[in-house]
Amino acid sequence: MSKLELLPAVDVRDGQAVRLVHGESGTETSYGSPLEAALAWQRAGAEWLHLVDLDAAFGTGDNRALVREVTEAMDIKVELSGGIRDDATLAAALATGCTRVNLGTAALETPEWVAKVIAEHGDKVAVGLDVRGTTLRGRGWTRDGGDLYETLDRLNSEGCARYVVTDIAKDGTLQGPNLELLRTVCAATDRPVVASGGVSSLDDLRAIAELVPLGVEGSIVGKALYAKAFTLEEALEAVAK
Ligand SMILES: O=C(O)c1ccccc1NCC(=O)[C@H](O)[C@H](O)COP(=O)(O)O
Repeated sequence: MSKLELLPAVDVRDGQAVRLVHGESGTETSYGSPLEAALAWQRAGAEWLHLVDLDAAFGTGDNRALVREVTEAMDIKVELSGGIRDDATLAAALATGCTRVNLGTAALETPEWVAKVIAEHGDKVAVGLDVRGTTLRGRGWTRDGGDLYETLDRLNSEGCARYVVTDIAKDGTLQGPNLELLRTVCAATDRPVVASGGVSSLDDLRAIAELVPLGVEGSIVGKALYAKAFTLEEALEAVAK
């Protein structure tokens, strides 16, 4: 059985690394320089970085230059998310040299474009399925965007390579991941799933790792690392097989 990949998160708002609660604008706790945070996760042994431009996601500007600087400074793989919704933003994201991009809103609002991008870029594109209950949310998680399973069926048929699944109710809360949601999504797709939102402890990571045989490939970890619930070294050790 392969090990669970861990993707420490750096979410950027107004030039700062921040954590949000339920992804809501205005709930930011600041953790300083995004580059320093990213370099710290790399030094600690991360193989992936989950890098989010929250301003681009919310439509309050962007941190494009900073995101590019961070991505270029990394020797590790980078998953880039936030506000990638058209040819220009996709080209800018891919030009950073990131390993893959994560599309969210676009998968809900411009499905034809997303189908084209999936066909063109394959494994370099993941789709973020950010849900409250089974309702998808777009535009920085502020607007409803349809049913999770209908959208998943459509994306499966279009050849989407991977899904990043977030239970918004859990995100940034340290309340534990929604394991049932992950199981249900894995049952509805044969593509790898990256879990996101709510990790609070090493036991949470071990519980997500138990889902690897079902199709969970990785887990994003944000708040728990910043709150020092555990170190990244401890997390990597906990999921090493
Ligand atoms: O990813 C996005 O596009 C996004 C948009 C709006 C609000 C939040 C967004 N992402 C947040 C994350 O990806 C978190 O870093 C991740 O879910 C970690 O959650 P946690 O471990 O609970 O801090």
